[in-house]
Amino acid sequence: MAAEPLSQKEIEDRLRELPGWAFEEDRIHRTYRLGSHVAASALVAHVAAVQDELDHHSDLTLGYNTVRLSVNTHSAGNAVTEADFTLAERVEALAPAHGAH
Ligand SMILES: C[C@H](O)[C@H](O)[C@H]1CNC2=NC(N)=NC(=O)C2=N1
Repeated sequence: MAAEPLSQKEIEDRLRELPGWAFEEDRIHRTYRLGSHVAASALVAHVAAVQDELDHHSDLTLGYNTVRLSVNTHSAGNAVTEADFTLAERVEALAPAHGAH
C-alpha cells in the first residue's frame, strides 16, 4: 500500500492534537524528558517494540534523561504520512506510564 504524503494543512491540523510534537524539515518530532537515564532507556525499548509492531520506525535518540523521536515515511519519498501520526499517537499513549513529559 503506497502511503500518501499529507498536505501542510493536514499536518498542521493533526499536530494541534499532539502537543509537544512539531513539524520541521519534512519530519515530525518530539523530545520527551524523563526522571533518569534508566527510565529514558526503558521508554526507548517500549517505543522500539511498538515500532516493530507497526513496521514503522522513527529515528530514536537516547540522551541522559531524554528520548527524541523524529519520523517521516521513507516509502512516501520521506514525506509525513498517516503512519507517522499513528506512531506518534501510540507513543503519546504509552509515554506517561514511563514518567515522560
Ligand atoms: C520493509 C519494511 O516494511 C519497510 O522498510 C518499512 C520499515 N519501517 C519504516 N519506517 C519508516 N519511517 N518509513 C518506512 O517507509 C518504513 N518502511
